[in-house]
Amino acid sequence: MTSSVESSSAQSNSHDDSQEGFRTPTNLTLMKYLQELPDAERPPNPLQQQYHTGRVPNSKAGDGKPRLLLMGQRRSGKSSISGVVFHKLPPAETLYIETTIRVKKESMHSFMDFQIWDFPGHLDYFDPAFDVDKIFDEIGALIWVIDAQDEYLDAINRLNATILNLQNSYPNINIEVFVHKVDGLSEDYKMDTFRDIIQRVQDELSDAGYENAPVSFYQTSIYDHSIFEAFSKVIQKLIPQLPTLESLLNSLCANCRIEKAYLFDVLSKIYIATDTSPTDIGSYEICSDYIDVVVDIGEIYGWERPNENGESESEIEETGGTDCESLITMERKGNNYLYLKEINKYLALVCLMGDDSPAEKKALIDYNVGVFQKALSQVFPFSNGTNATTT
Ligand SMILES: Nc1nc2c(ncn2[C@@H]2O[C@H](COP(=O)(O)OP(=O)(O)OP(=O)(O)O)[C@@H](O)[C@H]2O)c(=O)[nH]1
Repeated sequence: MTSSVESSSAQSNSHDDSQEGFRTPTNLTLMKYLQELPDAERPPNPLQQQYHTGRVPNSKAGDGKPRLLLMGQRRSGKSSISGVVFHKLPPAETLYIETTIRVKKESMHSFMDFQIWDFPGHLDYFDPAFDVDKIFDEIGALIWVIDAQDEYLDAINRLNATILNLQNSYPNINIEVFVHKVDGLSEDYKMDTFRDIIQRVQDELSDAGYENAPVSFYQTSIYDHSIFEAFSKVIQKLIPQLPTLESLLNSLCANCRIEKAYLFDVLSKIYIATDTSPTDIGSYEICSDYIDVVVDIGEIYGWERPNENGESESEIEETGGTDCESLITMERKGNNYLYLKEINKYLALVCLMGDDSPAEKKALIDYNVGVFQKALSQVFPFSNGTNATTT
């Protein structure tokens, strides 16, 4: 924005120069440079947006839809995770999920399009009958689910075999290990199991000559928010603009004295970015529960939103703003406040305000959130689907 303003004023100056006859070679070069400046900002062949791990992309097909593969032993909880996170399945109902027999592929259309592939536990992916390239091409992350309540040595062996098999052809795949079902374990046993699994995986991989494998570990359960937190971190690695989003949130927090700000995908309650101050699961839980409240109220009192380009003029007049907005101020224990604003049909900004009531400085917050929203639309290409649905 700024540079185009500068360049247009520079162009008018150069016009004045030519009228006054100061067409020296230096002036001509400068004029040419300034005239070409606006084009220089837009590459002639804009690259198709690619979501990848931030390292070398594995993409060959290049359809820009990263894949999340859910793998692991039978009954480790893969289908339950997918159901709870992406289909709002109540955790208790996962007891009735039947064993997966075929690979289940689902496309998620949200702030970014991606696919979830749920693999049956018994499948040997490296059997010659399977086209390995088809499975691991375009992969965003491989999520390996280990049942922490069960005997896990076999699971670790299979995980390591998979990592070693993939090492040559796909060395940049992010391997995310969910040490799952930790809800049933005591605090001590949970930590011991977690450490033991990390140690075994790392030792076996380095014994096999693979040092510094890109493996991350998370403790998860579908019965609390840990599965959403873990998924948030997995998804964040697929967003190349993450550092920009974080610094935008940082400056929003600094300008409005916000304690913690999350940018949520409303549908899945995955947060796609937060400011860089320390995160604790407690504040994530509050914000995510708050989204549930707003979504429920929105279902009763909501209205048809104007689209992203601000079209549908009558809607705008009716609601008095160009953005679809849902703004609630709520007091929680300890005199802290929460602020939520819908950024678009997929994303919502949720802020923990500390002790300052946002009602007293609403104008300041609204202004800064408006700036944030504009900056976000420039750095983050939102998908234009009509509905945030899963298929
Ligand atoms: N306690 C506890 N149980 C869970 C959790 N997640 C899943 N389960 C249970 O684990 C069982 C197996 O879950 P599934 O989702 O069917 O497992 P799967 O990995 O898809 O199994 P396959 O389809 O056979 O590969 C179900 O009874 C779930 O209720 C969890 O976080 N904690």
